[in-house]
Amino acid sequence: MHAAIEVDRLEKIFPYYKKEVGFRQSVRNLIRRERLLRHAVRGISFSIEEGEMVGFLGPNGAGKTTTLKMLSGILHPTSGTARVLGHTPWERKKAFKQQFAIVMGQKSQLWPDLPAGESIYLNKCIYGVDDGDYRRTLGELSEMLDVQELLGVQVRRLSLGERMKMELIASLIHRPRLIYLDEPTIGLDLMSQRSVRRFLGEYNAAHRATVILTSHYMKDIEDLCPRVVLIRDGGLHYDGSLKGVAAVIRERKLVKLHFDREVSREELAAYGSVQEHAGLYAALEVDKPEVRAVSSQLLDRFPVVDFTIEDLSVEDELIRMMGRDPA
Ligand SMILES: Nc1ncnc2c1ncn2[C@@H]1O[C@H](COP(=O)(O)OP(=O)(O)OP(=O)(O)O)[C@@H](O)[C@H]1O
Repeated sequence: MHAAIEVDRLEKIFPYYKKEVGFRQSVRNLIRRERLLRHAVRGISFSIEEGEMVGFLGPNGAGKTTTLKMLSGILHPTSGTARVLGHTPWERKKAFKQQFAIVMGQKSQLWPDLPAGESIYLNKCIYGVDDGDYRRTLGELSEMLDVQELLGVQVRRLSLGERMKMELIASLIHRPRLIYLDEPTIGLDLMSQRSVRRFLGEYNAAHRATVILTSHYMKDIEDLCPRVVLIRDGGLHYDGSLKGVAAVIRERKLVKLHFDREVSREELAAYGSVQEHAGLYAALEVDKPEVRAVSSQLLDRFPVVDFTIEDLSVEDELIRMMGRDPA
């Protein structure tokens, strides 16, 4: 297998200027501005094999977009190297640009007043796809997504799910070997989410395209990505199999407790990692082998009125690793 992406100590520092509030400070800023540096990506290294589907996750501001912008050649890194499909992305060679696609759930590349078929045809021309390949690819993709009848309908008349399907066809018409999917199911109803997911899985299996997927919907990641890369504070926080995350969490349980008088977070912290705390309610994460002993101590020591032990879900764990609240 060949590496589609090889990233070595990639780093991006953005210079920016401190903004003061208030009139006097603003005037002072005009004369002397304080220059600050934002370390958006802190020397990350990873490699992705051709044909892999990788979930690229992290909390807001973690550095995902900055990394993907460097890997698509939109941004120059401050230091470090990246080889993407044999190219250095920020050299922006035509041969490189021909081989990848970016699909953004939040931004459309389709002309709203034209039928989607026209925007797809425009991409055919931009990428110089020959007529035979174009017809074959359009036929295959529109059949897989079940939108053959809709190619002639003005984009603004399509539902959100149908629009996303057209977006995918437009992005894949030149058969890219690498696809960055940024929130491809955002805002879609459950049926459309499911059909987009099914399509992505089938497409990857049929064409062995390398896919990097970011999504806030953990179902997308669970269904499609055997491997996840978690970015946090500009650094690599976890790189491994989704199964690995699952194995780690199978080792832990969530003990939920209701009390009839308030119990402090500090008192509970001695028994496990406090995930939630609200006076009369608390949830503690406890290592599996200790659950029995810890539970009996908790029941002895505190005025517990209700008590449950639950498995931690992969979704909860991913969200926790990303520094967000499972709620
Ligand atoms: N041009 C810029 N100048 C200064 N700081 C920037 C610039 N672009 C991004 N940043 C900062 O770099 C950090 C990483 O941003 P980035 O957009 O890569 O995060 P992200 O993981 O994609 O977040 P999100 O999930 O919100 O899209 C943030 O703190 C952001 O404010």
